[in-house]
Amino acid sequence: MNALNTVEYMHQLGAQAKAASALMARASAATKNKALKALARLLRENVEPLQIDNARDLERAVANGLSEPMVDRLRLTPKVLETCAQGCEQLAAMADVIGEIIGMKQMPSGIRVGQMRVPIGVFGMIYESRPNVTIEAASLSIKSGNACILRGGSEAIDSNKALARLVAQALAEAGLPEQGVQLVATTDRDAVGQLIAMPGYVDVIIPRGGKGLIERISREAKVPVIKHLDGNCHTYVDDPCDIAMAVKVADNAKTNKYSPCNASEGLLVARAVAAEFLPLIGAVYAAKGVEMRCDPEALAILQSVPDAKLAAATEQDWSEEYLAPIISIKLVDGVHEAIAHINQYSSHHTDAILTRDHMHAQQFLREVDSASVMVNASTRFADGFEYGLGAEIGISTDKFHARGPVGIEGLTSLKYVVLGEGEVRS
Ligand SMILES: NC(=O)C1=CN([C@@H]2O[C@H](COP(=O)(O)OP(=O)(O)OC[C@H]3O[C@@H](n4cnc5c(N)ncnc54)[C@H](OP(=O)(O)O)[C@@H]3O)[C@@H](O)[C@H]2O)C=CC1
Ligand SMILES: N[C@@H](CCC(=O)OP(=O)(O)O)C(=O)O
Repeated sequence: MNALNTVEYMHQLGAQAKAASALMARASAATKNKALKALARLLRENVEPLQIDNARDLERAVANGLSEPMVDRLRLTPKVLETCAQGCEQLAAMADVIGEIIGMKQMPSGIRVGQMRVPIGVFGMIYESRPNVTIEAASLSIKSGNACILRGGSEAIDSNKALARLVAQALAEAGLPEQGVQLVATTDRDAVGQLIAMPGYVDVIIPRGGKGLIERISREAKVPVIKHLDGNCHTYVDDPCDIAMAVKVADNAKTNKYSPCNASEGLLVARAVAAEFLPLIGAVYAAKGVEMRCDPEALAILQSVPDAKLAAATEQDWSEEYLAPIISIKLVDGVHEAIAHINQYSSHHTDAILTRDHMHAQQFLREVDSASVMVNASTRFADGFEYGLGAEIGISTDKFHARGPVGIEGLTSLKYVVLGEGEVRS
């Protein structure tokens, strides 16, 4: 930031991003792919130095008492870096959608009307302390011909600065402006306040985080926002269902990883299958140290499970996103009550039904008001890479422009193109 104050610094980033966005937008597919391949190579060449920078973040995080799932998401292991590199290569291998024209139709007047896919321009993104997101956002920004300003979580500042240097190097190698992807190199939250209030420079803000972040964005943003918010996701075990499959999926949905927004925080169980299903999943959760916050009926059934960590659920539990080895459990009459509970308490991110009943599955898909609704699958699948998008900016919990995992198309818009041969309107 040198001698600039936060306002001046953010305006400088904004002006640079705006200037870079014009060059990013007209870059050829080959140039953008060259930058992505260079970034993949640089990530592989810099595994050790990146881990040294990451170690500083990790030391601070542990000293500050960050929980294990949060420390885990901060870690840049060789495997995480390799996944990032592969992600860049996969994006490079994908077709370039920028400039494609769709739906061209001949009108009675003689003009032809279609739509061209174009970059949004400049997006600002605020996200959690997960440094691999810096690479996912940067690579998607490059491929989609946008410029971006990235503000990662403060715990990841050293890792993000190191990654941003590699992104700048990759852009320069490809002949693209280094300011095409910029990191906010301060943890001062005033910078966030500025980023969300620069309509002259920033076209859209993508906040990826919890309730505190969104409250501020909703209050202060002066540019359009695509919200990527918390995940109070549910798994509903229906009657009838394949009990063995339900145990496997409900286990994965909760315990595969605790920190992601797509982990299930609530387990709803049809009363008719509870006596059979709950002791089985209860034993799995007990073995993994997952605390179960239960309604009275579920609590009564689970008392028999050895070593189960049980507690009575409060009203607050139904709305809670734990991001931890805790799950709320409630019995319901059936699919109607499950849907009503989910629509009342879910954060409209991702919810799943485990069922053998086709009609129940269809009803769930139609009536649950969430960005992803799933049948017989783990909520952990709500992810851009898993959905075939190559990478993801995050999971939009908004209904406009982009909903669910956001990839390249979510960072573009369609403008009308009209082709004529001198026609005039009568
Ligand atoms: N829908 C999605 O795609 C995703 C959603 N999430 C959600 O993110 C949350 C977990 O991450 P967590 O780190 O706890 O999220 P936070 O909301 O605490 O932090 C996310 C980012 O927002 C910043 N931030 C938070 N509050 C403010 C504020 N008032 N003013 C300015 N900046 C702010 C943080 O900065 P600082 O570092 O300074 O705190 C950080 O950069 C969960 O709710 C999870 O579901 C996570 C990943 C994906
Ligand atoms: N789509 C991502 C979700 C990432 C996510 O939620 O991250 P975080 O909240 O930082 O653990 C995945 O499943 O990997």
